[in-house]
Amino acid sequence: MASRKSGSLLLSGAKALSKQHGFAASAANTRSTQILPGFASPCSFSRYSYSSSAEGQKKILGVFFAAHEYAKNPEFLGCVENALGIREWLESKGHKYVVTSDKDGPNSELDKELADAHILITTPFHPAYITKERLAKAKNLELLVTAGVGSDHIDLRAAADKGLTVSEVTGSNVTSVAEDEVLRVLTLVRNFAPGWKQVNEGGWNVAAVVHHAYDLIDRTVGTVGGGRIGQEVMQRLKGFKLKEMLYFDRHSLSAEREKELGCKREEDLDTMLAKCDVVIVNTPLTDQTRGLFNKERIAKMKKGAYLVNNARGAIADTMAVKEACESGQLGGYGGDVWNEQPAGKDHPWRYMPNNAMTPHISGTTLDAQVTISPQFFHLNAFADCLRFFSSSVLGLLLHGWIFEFGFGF
Ligand SMILES: NC(=O)c1ccc[n+]([C@@H]2O[C@H](COP(=O)([O-])OP(=O)(O)OC[C@H]3O[C@@H](n4cnc5c(N)ncnc54)[C@H](O)[C@@H]3O)[C@@H](O)[C@H]2O)c1
Repeated sequence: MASRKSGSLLLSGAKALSKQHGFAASAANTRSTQILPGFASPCSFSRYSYSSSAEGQKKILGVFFAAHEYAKNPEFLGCVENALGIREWLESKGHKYVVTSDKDGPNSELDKELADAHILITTPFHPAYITKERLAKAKNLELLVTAGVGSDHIDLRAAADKGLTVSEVTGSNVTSVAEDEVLRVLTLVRNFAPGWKQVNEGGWNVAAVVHHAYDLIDRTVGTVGGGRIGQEVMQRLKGFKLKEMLYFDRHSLSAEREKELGCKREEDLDTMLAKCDVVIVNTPLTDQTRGLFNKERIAKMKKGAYLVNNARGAIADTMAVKEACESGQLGGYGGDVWNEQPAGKDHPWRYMPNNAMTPHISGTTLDAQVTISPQFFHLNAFADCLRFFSSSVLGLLLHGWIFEFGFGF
């Protein structure tokens, strides 16, 4: 299928594109979030340069998974073979672009190439764990770009301590993730997976499916995190005529936005959980959210409620989720993110009852691969973004804050 977004949006100018999609820079400490409203013009100071008037060649290292035979599809940008679709552009600017899928172990290509790379591009789908030790060996590193949303695979504190900029393509694949969350909610509530498995295995047993199948209408759904994905999913669930659509977030949405989405904010997480038939997790993985869904918190949920987590696996405690699925405290658990990726063959979430688990796929559809790629931006606008970040954010990052930027080109 032709990509919905690639054609017209790639041809559009940066001004139009950046209204929806911008780069966000992250640093380690999550105690506060500062939203800096639109920077109309990039800062003139330039420490790094990527435009045609480049100050020098940069070495850019990309880490993506290998797609092998599937890479034949030219729309499949997010793999090592197609290198995010930015090779031609980077090389035309005189930069050296090296890509690898080999990221683990002491002698990985990543370790070898990182030693003199200036920019590192990674994705959450094939997470290259950028530790303090790795950063210490990366003598030339200036910028780490996450092609996607969620940079928890990077030691953000260590990056901030080194004065490095970490940026991500905020808002890029949020629609893809929200659509997938609706899919997972329905998969669990309708008990779809066992029926699908039955027919694939030649079976036919209606009772074995419907004894645990419900409708979503008149149920209460809550999202933990009412940011970009949280709002996209609430917008989509509105059509299901829910009893209540709730959200828990540090920030309130405006009254107009709440009305538009048909949602209500809960001040207290546990109070919300006790009301929900379905809970969806849509927060980043931070010190505050790691292990948030542990045994005690899951016990505060309605018995038999469903939990969907496409945010990050480590937000839920692995064994607590497994045991809750086995005991029936959870009606089911679904998601595409795991506390370790790839998940080990013996990971309990692969085999626990009533799971709707997959590999990390929700944010990397072919459509999403266009939006997470810097190619999505007008090329020179991307260059400006990089130059802008490398200059103006750096000092602020040292304070250990998280920044989100809406670019107003
Ligand atoms: N599975 C995938 O393919 C995929 C793709 C994209 C994003 N994600 C994950 O989804 C997360 C959310 O993405 P987004 O674009 O909606 O981000 P976002 O920044 O727009 O929204 C996150 C929301 O969580 C809230 N939040 C953060 N910490 C909180 C806390 N401790 N308590 C309450 N609220 C808190 C923030 O205030 C914000 O509103 C990402 O950080 C990433 O981990 C997964």
